[in-house]
Amino acid sequence: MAKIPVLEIFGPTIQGEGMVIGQKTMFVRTSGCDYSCAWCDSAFTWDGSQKPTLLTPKAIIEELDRLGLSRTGHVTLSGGNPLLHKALGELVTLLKKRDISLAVETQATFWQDWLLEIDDITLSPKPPSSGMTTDFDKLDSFIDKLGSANYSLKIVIFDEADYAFAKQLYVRYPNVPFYIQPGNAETEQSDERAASAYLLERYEWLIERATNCDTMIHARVLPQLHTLVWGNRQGV
Ligand SMILES: C[S@@+](CC[C@H](N)C(=O)[O-])C[C@H]1O[C@@H](n2cnc3c(N)ncnc32)[C@H](O)[C@@H]1O
Ligand SMILES: Nc1nc2[nH]cc(C(=O)O)c2c(=O)[nH]1
Ligand code: SF4
Ligand SMILES: [Mg+2]
Repeated sequence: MAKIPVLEIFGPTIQGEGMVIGQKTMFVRTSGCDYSCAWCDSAFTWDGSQKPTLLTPKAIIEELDRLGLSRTGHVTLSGGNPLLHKALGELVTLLKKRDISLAVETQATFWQDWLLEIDDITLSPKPPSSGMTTDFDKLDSFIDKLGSANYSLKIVIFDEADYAFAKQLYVRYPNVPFYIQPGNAETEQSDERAASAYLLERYEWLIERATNCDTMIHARVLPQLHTLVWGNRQGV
């Protein structure tokens, strides 16, 4: 079995963002990213500060079982960019055989065929504040390939330029469920209460902005729920 560079495996917790927010889930976070967003809250997956462990899909499942997979029945694959890893396909197949449902978080820059086995796919193209540039042609073909899969768009918003980027996507993909979430510019804040007070303020700002918007009519405005509860803690 091919090995996968894994940065962390954790849970049971709740999915804190997007289309299945509140769902009980386990997380498998792979290492490595083709992006380097200025504000990445998981930069430890790609900046060399934490070292991955190479694990077979079987070893990943053993760890998920030990932590309490049976209490969630759901696994979220995140990173880094989990789509960099072809070998995750074997993990997906094994988990599906056990009737475990799966979600993926990705910026939608790389394709793997195993994506079509995933139950909930979150695509998160990056706004200008990230310093990354979205290739819209590439994104179009990525979305084309998803066909009838269950996917949504989730855009992080820090400022007006990001808001304009989100509107552009909303208009380009009118039939895709659309989520916006406030950006966290204070990922180094270690005081959990201070972090959640700040994040609530950012959430209120985004609600205010979105409710005064006549373009993104059906967009859903969500916070990162886990950060409201646990601040910037890793592994939750
Ligand atoms: C750490 S990323 C990993 C998956 C993938 N690389 C991606 O960006 O979609 C998971 C989610 O966290 C979001 N995110 C990362 N840093 C954030 C921040 N500082 N504030 C709000 N959301 C953030 C990303 O946009 C993405 O939706
Ligand atoms: N609870 C929880 N929900 C999340 N949703 C997306 C996350 C991610 O980092 O991909 C994440 C995370 O790290 N924790
Ligand atoms: S794409 Fe995702 S993991 Fe990669 S740097 Fe950006 S937010 Fe972080
Ligand atoms: Mg996260």
